[in-house]
Amino acid sequence: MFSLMSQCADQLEQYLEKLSSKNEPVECCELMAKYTTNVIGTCAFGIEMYSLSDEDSEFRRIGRLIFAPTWEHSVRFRCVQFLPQILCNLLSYIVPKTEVTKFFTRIVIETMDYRDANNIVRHDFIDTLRELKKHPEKVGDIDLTDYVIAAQAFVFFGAGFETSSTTMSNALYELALNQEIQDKLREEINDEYIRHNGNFTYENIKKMNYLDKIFKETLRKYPSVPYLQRKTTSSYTFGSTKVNIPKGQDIWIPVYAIQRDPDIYPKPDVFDPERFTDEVVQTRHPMFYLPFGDGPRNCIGARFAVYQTKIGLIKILRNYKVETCEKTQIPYINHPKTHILQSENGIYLNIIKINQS
Ligand code: HEM
Repeated sequence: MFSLMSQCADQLEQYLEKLSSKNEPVECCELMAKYTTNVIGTCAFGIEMYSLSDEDSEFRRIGRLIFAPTWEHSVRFRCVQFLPQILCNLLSYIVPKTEVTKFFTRIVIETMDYRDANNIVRHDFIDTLRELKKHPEKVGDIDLTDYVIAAQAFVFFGAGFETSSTTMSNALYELALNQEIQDKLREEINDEYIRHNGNFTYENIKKMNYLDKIFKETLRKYPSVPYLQRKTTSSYTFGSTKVNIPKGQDIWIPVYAIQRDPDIYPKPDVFDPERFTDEVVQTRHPMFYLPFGDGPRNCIGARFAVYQTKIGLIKILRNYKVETCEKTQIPYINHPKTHILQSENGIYLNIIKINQS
Protein backbone atom coordinates (compact mmCIF):
# COMPACT_ATOMS: atom_id res chain seq x y z
CA MET A 1 0.00 0.00 0.00
CA PHE A 2 2.76 2.44 0.96
CA SER A 3 4.56 1.85 -2.36
CA LEU A 4 1.36 2.83 -4.23
CA MET A 5 1.17 6.02 -2.15
CA SER A 6 4.80 6.71 -2.89
CA GLN A 7 4.16 6.37 -6.66
CA CYS A 8 1.37 8.96 -6.39
CA ALA A 9 3.77 11.27 -4.52
CA ASP A 10 6.28 10.85 -7.37
CA GLN A 11 3.55 11.88 -9.82
CA LEU A 12 2.90 14.92 -7.63
CA GLU A 13 6.58 15.82 -7.83
CA GLN A 14 6.48 15.59 -11.65
CA TYR A 15 3.36 17.72 -11.75
CA LEU A 16 5.03 20.35 -9.55
CA GLU A 17 7.89 20.59 -12.02
CA LYS A 18 5.34 21.66 -14.64
CA LEU A 19 3.49 24.01 -12.27
CA SER A 20 6.52 25.78 -10.82
CA SER A 21 7.93 26.52 -14.28
CA LYS A 22 4.93 28.82 -14.88
CA ASN A 23 6.15 31.16 -12.09
CA GLU A 24 2.59 31.83 -10.95
CA PRO A 25 0.98 31.47 -7.50
CA VAL A 26 -0.47 27.99 -7.00
CA GLU A 27 -3.83 27.36 -5.32
CA CYS A 28 -2.70 24.64 -2.89
CA CYS A 29 -6.15 23.32 -1.78
CA GLU A 30 -6.88 22.25 -5.36
CA LEU A 31 -3.35 20.93 -5.86
CA MET A 32 -3.52 18.78 -2.75
CA ALA A 33 -7.06 17.59 -3.52
CA LYS A 34 -5.80 16.33 -6.89
CA TYR A 35 -3.01 14.44 -5.14
CA THR A 36 -5.19 12.83 -2.44
CA THR A 37 -7.86 11.92 -5.01
CA ASN A 38 -5.12 10.11 -6.89
CA VAL A 39 -3.94 8.32 -3.74
CA ILE A 40 -7.37 7.13 -2.59
CA GLY A 41 -8.29 6.05 -6.12
CA THR A 42 -5.10 4.08 -6.58
CA CYS A 43 -4.88 2.55 -3.11
CA ALA A 44 -8.51 1.91 -2.21
CA PHE A 45 -10.26 1.49 -5.56
CA GLY A 46 -7.49 0.30 -7.84
CA ILE A 47 -8.47 2.93 -10.38
CA GLU A 48 -6.04 5.35 -12.01
CA MET A 49 -7.78 8.69 -11.46
CA TYR A 50 -5.54 10.86 -13.65
CA SER A 51 -6.49 13.72 -11.34
CA LEU A 52 -3.00 15.25 -11.54
CA SER A 53 -2.33 14.84 -15.24
CA ASP A 54 -5.88 15.39 -16.51
CA GLU A 55 -7.38 18.81 -15.73
CA ASP A 56 -10.89 17.42 -16.39
CA SER A 57 -10.55 14.23 -14.34
CA GLU A 58 -14.02 12.79 -13.68
CA PHE A 59 -13.13 11.77 -10.12
CA ARG A 60 -11.84 15.21 -9.25
CA ARG A 61 -15.01 16.77 -10.68
CA ILE A 62 -17.15 14.47 -8.52
CA GLY A 63 -14.93 15.21 -5.51
CA ARG A 64 -15.60 18.93 -6.00
CA LEU A 65 -19.35 18.26 -6.23
CA ILE A 66 -19.37 16.32 -2.92
CA PHE A 67 -17.95 19.23 -0.93
CA ALA A 68 -19.44 22.17 -2.82
CA PRO A 69 -21.15 24.41 -0.23
CA THR A 70 -24.54 24.52 -2.01
CA TRP A 71 -28.04 24.97 -0.58
CA GLU A 72 -29.04 21.52 -1.74
CA HIS A 73 -26.15 19.94 0.19
CA SER A 74 -26.93 21.95 3.31
CA VAL A 75 -30.59 20.88 3.27
CA ARG A 76 -29.71 17.20 2.71
CA PHE A 77 -27.05 17.33 5.46
CA ARG A 78 -29.37 18.96 7.99
CA CYS A 79 -32.13 16.45 7.20
CA VAL A 80 -29.80 13.54 7.92
CA GLN A 81 -28.60 15.27 11.12
CA PHE A 82 -31.92 16.26 12.60
CA LEU A 83 -34.75 14.16 11.11
CA PRO A 84 -35.65 10.81 12.69
CA GLN A 85 -34.02 7.82 10.92
CA ILE A 86 -37.34 6.44 9.71
CA LEU A 87 -38.18 9.71 7.92
CA CYS A 88 -34.73 9.83 6.32
CA ASN A 89 -35.17 6.26 5.03
CA LEU A 90 -38.53 7.23 3.57
CA LEU A 91 -37.14 10.37 1.95
CA SER A 92 -34.31 8.41 0.34
CA TYR A 93 -36.94 6.60 -1.78
CA ILE A 94 -38.63 9.84 -2.86
CA VAL A 95 -35.80 12.35 -3.35
CA PRO A 96 -34.08 11.82 -6.74
CA LYS A 97 -30.57 10.32 -6.68
CA THR A 98 -27.82 12.89 -7.18
CA GLU A 99 -25.14 12.72 -9.86
CA VAL A 100 -22.67 11.70 -7.14
CA THR A 101 -24.84 8.72 -6.08
CA LYS A 102 -25.24 7.57 -9.68
CA PHE A 103 -21.53 7.99 -10.36
CA PHE A 104 -20.43 5.95 -7.34
CA THR A 105 -22.97 3.21 -7.93
CA ARG A 106 -21.81 2.83 -11.55
CA ILE A 107 -18.08 2.98 -10.85
CA VAL A 108 -18.16 0.55 -7.91
CA ILE A 109 -20.42 -2.01 -9.57
CA GLU A 110 -18.47 -1.85 -12.84
CA THR A 111 -15.14 -2.29 -11.03
CA MET A 112 -16.45 -5.25 -9.00
CA ASP A 113 -17.90 -6.93 -12.10
CA TYR A 114 -14.68 -6.38 -14.04
CA ARG A 115 -12.62 -7.98 -11.28
CA ASP A 116 -15.01 -10.93 -11.02
CA ALA A 117 -14.91 -11.50 -14.78
CA ASN A 118 -11.11 -11.25 -14.96
CA ASN A 119 -10.25 -12.94 -11.65
CA ILE A 120 -8.41 -9.90 -10.30
CA VAL A 121 -7.57 -9.71 -6.60
CA ARG A 122 -5.90 -6.59 -5.10
CA HIS A 123 -6.76 -6.96 -1.38
CA ASP A 124 -8.05 -3.39 -1.30
CA PHE A 125 -11.32 -1.74 -0.33
CA ILE A 126 -13.17 -2.89 -3.46
CA ASP A 127 -12.21 -6.50 -2.69
CA THR A 128 -13.63 -6.12 0.82
CA LEU A 129 -16.93 -5.00 -0.71
CA ARG A 130 -16.87 -7.94 -3.17
CA GLU A 131 -16.34 -10.29 -0.25
CA LEU A 132 -19.35 -8.82 1.57
CA LYS A 133 -21.50 -9.14 -1.55
CA LYS A 134 -20.60 -12.83 -1.79
CA HIS A 135 -21.24 -13.39 1.95
CA PRO A 136 -24.13 -11.08 2.95
CA GLU A 137 -24.62 -13.11 6.14
CA LYS A 138 -21.54 -11.30 7.53
CA VAL A 139 -23.51 -8.04 7.82
CA GLY A 140 -26.55 -9.49 9.58
CA ASP A 141 -29.93 -8.26 8.38
CA ILE A 142 -28.64 -5.30 6.30
CA ASP A 143 -29.93 -5.53 2.73
CA LEU A 144 -26.76 -5.23 0.61
CA THR A 145 -28.21 -3.53 -2.45
CA ASP A 146 -25.96 -1.89 -5.05
CA TYR A 147 -26.78 1.48 -3.48
CA VAL A 148 -25.73 0.32 -0.01
CA ILE A 149 -22.45 -1.05 -1.39
CA ALA A 150 -21.79 2.15 -3.35
CA ALA A 151 -22.54 4.19 -0.21
CA GLN A 152 -19.66 2.46 1.63
CA ALA A 153 -17.30 3.38 -1.21
CA PHE A 154 -18.63 6.92 -1.20
CA VAL A 155 -18.00 7.35 2.56
CA PHE A 156 -14.47 6.00 2.18
CA PHE A 157 -13.74 8.32 -0.72
CA GLY A 158 -15.45 11.34 0.83
CA ALA A 159 -13.91 10.85 4.27
CA GLY A 160 -10.53 10.13 2.79
CA PHE A 161 -9.48 12.75 0.31
CA GLU A 162 -10.73 16.17 1.43
CA THR A 163 -9.70 15.81 5.10
CA SER A 164 -6.15 14.91 4.10
CA SER A 165 -5.87 17.46 1.31
CA THR A 166 -6.93 20.35 3.55
CA THR A 167 -4.42 19.15 6.16
CA MET A 168 -1.67 19.25 3.53
CA SER A 169 -2.58 22.69 2.22
CA ASN A 170 -2.88 24.05 5.77
CA ALA A 171 0.57 22.65 6.60
CA LEU A 172 2.02 24.35 3.50
CA TYR A 173 0.33 27.61 4.51
CA GLU A 174 1.95 27.55 7.96
CA LEU A 175 5.32 26.53 6.53
CA ALA A 176 5.18 29.45 4.11
CA LEU A 177 4.43 31.82 7.00
CA ASN A 178 7.12 30.28 9.21
CA GLN A 179 10.21 29.95 7.06
CA GLU A 180 12.49 28.87 9.92
CA ILE A 181 10.20 25.89 10.63
CA GLN A 182 10.18 25.07 6.92
CA ASP A 183 14.02 25.17 6.79
CA LYS A 184 14.30 22.93 9.82
CA LEU A 185 11.89 20.42 8.29
CA ARG A 186 13.81 20.45 4.99
CA GLU A 187 16.98 19.73 6.95
CA GLU A 188 15.35 16.64 8.45
CA ILE A 189 14.11 15.56 5.01
CA ASN A 190 17.57 15.99 3.48
CA ASP A 191 19.24 14.08 6.32
CA GLU A 192 16.87 11.18 5.80
CA TYR A 193 17.36 11.38 2.04
CA ILE A 194 21.14 11.07 2.42
CA ARG A 195 20.93 8.40 5.12
CA HIS A 196 18.71 6.15 2.99
CA ASN A 197 19.95 6.96 -0.53
CA GLY A 198 16.79 8.80 -1.43
CA ASN A 199 14.57 5.90 -0.43
CA PHE A 200 11.71 7.05 1.79
CA THR A 201 10.10 3.93 3.26
CA TYR A 202 7.23 3.64 5.69
CA GLU A 203 9.73 2.80 8.47
CA ASN A 204 12.02 5.77 7.70
CA ILE A 205 9.13 8.23 7.66
CA LYS A 206 7.85 6.87 10.98
CA LYS A 207 11.12 8.00 12.59
CA MET A 208 10.96 11.59 11.30
CA ASN A 209 10.14 13.41 14.54
CA TYR A 210 10.00 16.98 13.32
CA LEU A 211 7.71 16.08 10.43
CA ASP A 212 5.46 14.30 12.90
CA LYS A 213 5.29 17.34 15.19
CA ILE A 214 4.40 19.58 12.23
CA PHE A 215 1.68 17.16 11.13
CA LYS A 216 0.18 17.10 14.64
CA GLU A 217 0.39 20.86 15.13
CA THR A 218 -1.33 21.40 11.76
CA LEU A 219 -4.25 19.24 12.86
CA ARG A 220 -4.26 20.95 16.26
CA LYS A 221 -4.65 24.38 14.74
CA TYR A 222 -6.82 23.26 11.80
CA PRO A 223 -8.83 20.12 12.74
CA SER A 224 -10.41 19.14 9.39
CA VAL A 225 -13.42 17.79 11.29
CA PRO A 226 -14.15 20.68 13.70
CA TYR A 227 -16.66 18.82 15.88
CA LEU A 228 -17.55 15.21 16.68
CA GLN A 229 -21.08 13.87 16.96
CA ARG A 230 -22.31 11.38 19.52
CA LYS A 231 -25.55 10.21 21.17
CA THR A 232 -25.39 9.52 24.91
CA THR A 233 -26.02 5.93 25.95
CA SER A 234 -26.68 6.84 29.60
CA SER A 235 -27.51 9.90 31.66
CA TYR A 236 -24.45 11.83 32.92
CA THR A 237 -24.07 14.57 35.54
CA PHE A 238 -20.87 16.66 35.66
CA GLY A 239 -18.96 16.31 38.97
CA SER A 240 -20.71 18.01 41.87
CA THR A 241 -22.81 20.25 39.57
CA LYS A 242 -26.43 19.95 38.51
CA VAL A 243 -25.49 20.02 34.84
CA ASN A 244 -26.86 16.86 33.32
CA ILE A 245 -26.90 15.29 29.85
CA PRO A 246 -29.88 12.94 29.59
CA LYS A 247 -29.73 9.51 27.94
CA GLY A 248 -30.34 9.57 24.19
CA GLN A 249 -29.20 13.18 23.74
CA ASP A 250 -27.40 14.13 20.49
CA ILE A 251 -24.23 16.01 21.39
CA TRP A 252 -21.48 17.84 19.52
CA ILE A 253 -17.92 17.75 20.90
CA PRO A 254 -16.27 21.05 19.89
CA VAL A 255 -12.83 19.86 18.75
CA TYR A 256 -11.90 23.20 17.16
CA ALA A 257 -12.74 25.14 20.34
CA ILE A 258 -10.87 22.68 22.59
CA GLN A 259 -7.77 22.75 20.39
CA ARG A 260 -7.76 26.58 20.29
CA ASP A 261 -8.45 27.01 24.04
CA PRO A 262 -5.66 29.23 25.47
CA ASP A 263 -5.92 27.47 28.85
CA ILE A 264 -4.93 24.23 27.14
CA TYR A 265 -2.73 25.50 24.30
CA PRO A 266 -1.18 28.86 25.30
CA LYS A 267 -1.14 31.37 22.41
CA PRO A 268 -3.32 29.02 20.36
CA ASP A 269 -2.99 30.98 17.12
CA VAL A 270 0.78 30.52 17.07
CA PHE A 271 1.95 27.56 14.97
CA ASP A 272 4.37 25.81 17.30
CA PRO A 273 5.36 22.18 16.59
CA GLU A 274 7.11 22.04 19.99
CA ARG A 275 3.70 21.59 21.59
CA PHE A 276 4.10 17.98 20.48
CA THR A 277 7.34 16.91 22.16
CA ASP A 278 6.77 13.77 24.28
CA GLU A 279 7.24 15.73 27.52
CA VAL A 280 4.70 18.44 26.64
CA VAL A 281 2.14 15.94 25.33
CA GLN A 282 2.24 14.09 28.67
CA THR A 283 1.17 17.25 30.52
CA ARG A 284 -2.15 17.40 28.60
CA HIS A 285 -5.28 15.29 28.98
CA PRO A 286 -5.48 12.95 25.92
CA MET A 287 -9.01 14.20 25.16
CA PHE A 288 -7.61 17.69 24.50
CA TYR A 289 -6.39 16.49 21.10
CA LEU A 290 -9.08 14.87 18.95
CA PRO A 291 -8.43 15.44 15.22
CA PHE A 292 -9.20 11.76 14.48
CA GLY A 293 -11.91 11.41 17.14
CA ASP A 294 -11.73 8.70 19.76
CA GLY A 295 -13.36 5.44 20.83
CA PRO A 296 -14.84 2.66 18.69
CA ARG A 297 -16.06 5.09 15.97
CA ASN A 298 -12.80 6.99 15.56
CA CYS A 299 -11.26 7.57 12.14
CA ILE A 300 -10.43 4.25 10.47
CA GLY A 301 -8.21 5.99 7.92
CA ALA A 302 -5.92 7.80 10.39
CA ARG A 303 -2.76 5.85 9.52
CA PHE A 304 -3.54 6.11 5.82
CA ALA A 305 -3.97 9.88 6.26
CA VAL A 306 -0.72 10.26 8.20
CA TYR A 307 1.36 8.56 5.54
CA GLN A 308 -0.22 10.03 2.42
CA THR A 309 0.22 13.48 3.98
CA LYS A 310 3.80 12.93 5.11
CA ILE A 311 5.12 11.38 1.90
CA GLY A 312 3.41 14.14 -0.12
CA LEU A 313 4.95 16.90 2.03
CA ILE A 314 8.38 15.26 1.82
CA LYS A 315 8.25 15.18 -1.99
CA ILE A 316 7.17 18.80 -2.18
CA LEU A 317 9.58 20.25 0.37
CA ARG A 318 12.71 18.42 -0.65
CA ASN A 319 12.83 20.20 -3.98
CA TYR A 320 10.57 23.19 -3.55
CA LYS A 321 10.32 26.15 -1.23
CA VAL A 322 6.86 27.50 -0.41
CA GLU A 323 6.38 31.21 0.13
CA THR A 324 3.46 33.56 0.65
CA CYS A 325 2.55 35.87 -2.22
CA GLU A 326 0.24 38.83 -2.81
CA LYS A 327 -2.74 36.49 -3.24
CA THR A 328 -2.17 34.68 0.09
CA GLN A 329 -5.01 35.39 2.51
CA ILE A 330 -3.45 36.51 5.82
CA PRO A 331 -4.87 35.95 8.37
CA TYR A 332 -6.56 32.66 7.50
CA ILE A 333 -10.36 32.93 7.24
CA ASN A 334 -12.46 29.83 7.95
CA HIS A 335 -15.02 29.12 5.24
CA PRO A 336 -18.40 29.76 6.91
CA LYS A 337 -20.36 27.21 4.85
CA THR A 338 -18.24 24.05 4.56
CA HIS A 339 -18.55 21.13 7.00
CA ILE A 340 -14.85 20.35 6.73
CA LEU A 341 -12.63 23.17 7.99
CA GLN A 342 -11.31 25.03 4.95
CA SER A 343 -9.96 28.45 4.14
CA GLU A 344 -12.55 30.76 2.59
CA ASN A 345 -10.59 31.93 -0.44
CA GLY A 346 -8.22 29.06 -1.07
CA ILE A 347 -4.51 29.00 -0.22
CA TYR A 348 -2.35 30.69 -2.82
CA LEU A 349 1.41 30.23 -2.45
CA ASN A 350 4.51 30.56 -4.57
CA ILE A 351 6.17 27.19 -5.10
CA ILE A 352 9.78 27.77 -6.06
CA LYS A 353 12.16 25.10 -7.29
CA ILE A 354 15.39 24.76 -5.29
CA ASN A 355 18.35 22.91 -6.71
CA GLN A 356 19.18 19.77 -4.80
CA SER A 357 22.07 17.48 -5.64
C1 HEM B 1 -6.11 14.18 8.02
C2 HEM B 1 -7.04 13.35 7.57
C3 HEM B 1 -8.24 12.86 8.31
C4 HEM B 1 -8.86 13.40 9.41
C5 HEM B 1 -8.49 14.67 10.16
C6 HEM B 1 -9.99 12.54 9.71
C7 HEM B 1 -10.84 12.75 10.78
C8 HEM B 1 -11.91 11.93 11.07
C9 HEM B 1 -12.79 12.14 12.20
C10 HEM B 1 -12.68 13.25 13.23
C11 HEM B 1 -13.73 11.15 12.16
C12 HEM B 1 -14.87 10.95 13.18
C13 HEM B 1 -14.29 10.20 14.37
C14 HEM B 1 -15.14 10.19 15.61
O1 HEM B 1 -16.32 10.55 15.55
O2 HEM B 1 -14.62 9.80 16.69
C15 HEM B 1 -13.45 10.33 11.00
C16 HEM B 1 -14.19 9.22 10.62
C17 HEM B 1 -13.91 8.46 9.51
N1 HEM B 1 -12.82 8.55 8.69
FE1 HEM B 1 -11.36 9.97 8.81
N2 HEM B 1 -10.03 11.52 8.81
C18 HEM B 1 -8.98 11.66 7.94
C19 HEM B 1 -8.65 10.82 6.90
C20 HEM B 1 -9.35 9.68 6.54
C21 HEM B 1 -8.98 8.78 5.46
C22 HEM B 1 -7.73 8.94 4.59
C23 HEM B 1 -9.95 7.82 5.40
C24 HEM B 1 -10.07 6.63 4.48
C25 HEM B 1 -9.17 6.23 3.65
C26 HEM B 1 -10.91 8.11 6.43
C27 HEM B 1 -12.04 7.37 6.67
C28 HEM B 1 -12.92 7.60 7.70
C29 HEM B 1 -14.15 6.83 7.90
C30 HEM B 1 -14.66 5.70 7.01
C31 HEM B 1 -14.76 7.36 9.05
C32 HEM B 1 -16.07 6.90 9.69
C33 HEM B 1 -15.75 5.87 10.75
C34 HEM B 1 -16.99 5.39 11.48
O3 HEM B 1 -18.03 6.03 11.43
O4 HEM B 1 -16.89 4.33 12.14
N3 HEM B 1 -10.51 9.24 7.10
N4 HEM B 1 -12.33 10.82 10.37
